[in-house]
Amino acid sequence: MSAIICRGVRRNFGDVHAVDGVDLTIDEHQIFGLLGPNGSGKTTLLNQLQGIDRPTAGEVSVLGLDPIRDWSLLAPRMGTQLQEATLIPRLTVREALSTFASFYPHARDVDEVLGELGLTDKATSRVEKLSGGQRQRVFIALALLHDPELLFFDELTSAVDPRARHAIWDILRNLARQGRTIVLTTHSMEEAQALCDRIAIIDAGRIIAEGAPSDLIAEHAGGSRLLLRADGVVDEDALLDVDGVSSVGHDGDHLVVTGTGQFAARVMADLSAQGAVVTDMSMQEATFEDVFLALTGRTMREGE
Ligand SMILES: Nc1ncnc2c1ncn2[C@@H]1O[C@H](COP(=O)(O)OP(=O)(O)OP(=O)(O)O)[C@@H](O)[C@H]1O
Repeated sequence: MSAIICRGVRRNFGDVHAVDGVDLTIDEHQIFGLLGPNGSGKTTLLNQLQGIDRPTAGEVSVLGLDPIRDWSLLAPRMGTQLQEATLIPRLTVREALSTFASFYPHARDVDEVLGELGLTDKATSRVEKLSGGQRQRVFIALALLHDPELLFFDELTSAVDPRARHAIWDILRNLARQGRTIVLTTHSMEEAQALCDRIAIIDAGRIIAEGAPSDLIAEHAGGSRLLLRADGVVDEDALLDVDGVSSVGHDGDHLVVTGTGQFAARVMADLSAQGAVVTDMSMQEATFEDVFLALTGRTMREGE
């Protein structure tokens, strides 16, 4: 069943089309990622789904309800990531959770939630003393206190180190296995690829691709990527016509060509025919980075 349906959702801020006509269906019991560069509209769209902000146009249905009109019915069923400022630094972790638990008529047992998040040994630590990863786990714990079926997280792991990030991924996978639906924003390709069941790639307020990560890679990025540097003028449009090539773009000072089969040898031959001298080359398996490159002609880091 669908947890979320968006039809023609738009959100304008003056002349800025932050969300520019989004149609989207998110099924239950999965981890769904909104992936896109800074400023692409992820947070604005997430705010429409949570009933925090009203769309300029279009319709949003969450668990069959309207997130603004039916907010009082939806709030007990949705878990939202609180802002950093809502945590009082001098409270202990258990005190912070108990405080928020007291707002709910049927809150879960705080120690049970602490255990689920691997925070039992931090229960008496002050929030201000926690590491970035532990703090994010407290935010997940706070969102779980009323046992919601749908969870929203905005850039949950962007400021934590890789180990803590992997621990958080395990927690989110576990929450999805319990039958919860998780919608998150990220600008990490790695996170999208490793964690999400399905992804919508957002660019300039529009969804430019949607699907399972492996399907998106197969569909848009082919099998491999060829990275190279070349002296001389390269006719990139001509490379796009080479048999097996799916995209041509740039990553820093490298030219990146993705494709399938024996495309690399043919690209090298084409470059040679163009008179370009290849000074450096390597081959890699295609990643999500290549999906974005294939769809937009640029890397997600460009312009950030
Ligand atoms: N309240 C607002 N008033 C005016 N413009 C806004 C407002 N909120 C967002 N925007 C603009 O809308 C666009 C999308 O912003 P949004 O924060 O949704 O992007 P994002 O993909 O979440 O970016 P980031 O990854 O940096 O958080 C940006 O151009 C932003 O400047």
